[in-house]
Amino acid sequence: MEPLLSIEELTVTFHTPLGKVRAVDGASLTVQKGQIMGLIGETGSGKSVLGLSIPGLLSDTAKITGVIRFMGQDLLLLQKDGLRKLRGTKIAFVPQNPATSLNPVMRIGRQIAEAIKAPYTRKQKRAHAARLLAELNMPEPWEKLQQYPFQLSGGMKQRVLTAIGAAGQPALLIADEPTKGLDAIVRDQVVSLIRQVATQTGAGILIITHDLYVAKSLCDEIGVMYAGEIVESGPADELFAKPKHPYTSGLLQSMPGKGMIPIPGLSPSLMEEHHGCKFQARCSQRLVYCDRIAPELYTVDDRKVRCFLHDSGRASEQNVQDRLATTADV
Ligand SMILES: Nc1ncnc2c1ncn2[C@@H]1O[C@H](COP(=O)(O)OP(=O)(O)OP(=O)(O)O)[C@@H](O)[C@H]1O
Ligand code: NI
Repeated sequence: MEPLLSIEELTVTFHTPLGKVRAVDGASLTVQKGQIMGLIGETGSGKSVLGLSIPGLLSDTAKITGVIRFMGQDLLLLQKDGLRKLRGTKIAFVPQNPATSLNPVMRIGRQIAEAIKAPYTRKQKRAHAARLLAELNMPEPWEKLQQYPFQLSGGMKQRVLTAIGAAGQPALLIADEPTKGLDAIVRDQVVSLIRQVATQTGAGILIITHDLYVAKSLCDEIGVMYAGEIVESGPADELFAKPKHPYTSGLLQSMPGKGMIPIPGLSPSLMEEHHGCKFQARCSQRLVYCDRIAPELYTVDDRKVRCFLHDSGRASEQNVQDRLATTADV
């Protein structure tokens, strides 16, 4: 069956006064109907840019190449109004910043009701909006419908955004940090609403999160981003139990339950050309040629890993010599 969303070799480059910034670099991923995919990775790794590229929400300074195929359509070939139509119907994007994403002069109830496409009466839409807020653990949901964004806390606004995303029953829901700034109880409510959206409506869901607990408890599949690349992907339970890429291992060790040990060093510049693996400078398992040759994405069982440690042919000495020889003049 064709996936709901399939992204192939996506590259996003921003042209800035200081030079080109390659925020996403050859990323590929798929999301099936009813599946929840999580994107994790350090700050600046390109998660939001990847998410924003799908519904066409990047600024005009972004140059995008690759393929974004959604329900049989190549989104990069669609014109602006075609994308706008999709955003109002089949794709919902829950943005990262609740403070600037809600309309400050429109009541909460109306903002949620406008996203509901079912042929409900006004009264039914309000009831549905209140129910969504109640499911997100919002205190006094009916009263909240009457209020304006400035009357709500940051965490409440975050939940309103999630409610707006779920209200339209989209085929694809993309949520950027939907649990940011929420306490554990509210976070679990948001997680359970998102799961409900996937199981009840069959929507495919892409969640961008820093919260590895959310990624682990909510997602079916995980993509790990590093410096614009997806360095590892696969089923969430397997990836969390046995990370394959050294970067994934490092990232998981920074989880609160695992000692919170940060990975030493910094991410590489997105403005420079890279010949080798982008993680090699920070990698404790670096091989002699990792700074010169970029690893491909190797398939190991149902996982994909961009690391020579998972290249079945790497052990041969001849292979190493061949690799070094072909890059001698780089
Ligand atoms: N409009 C833009 N112009 C230039 N560079 C940009 C633009 N938008 C994003 N970037 C750069 O692209 C890179 C990736 O940013 P992105 O916001 O996708 O990271 P992220 O993984 O979502 O990080 P965080 O977890 O902090 O949200 C960053 O280096 C950022 O500075
Ligand atoms: Ni982001």
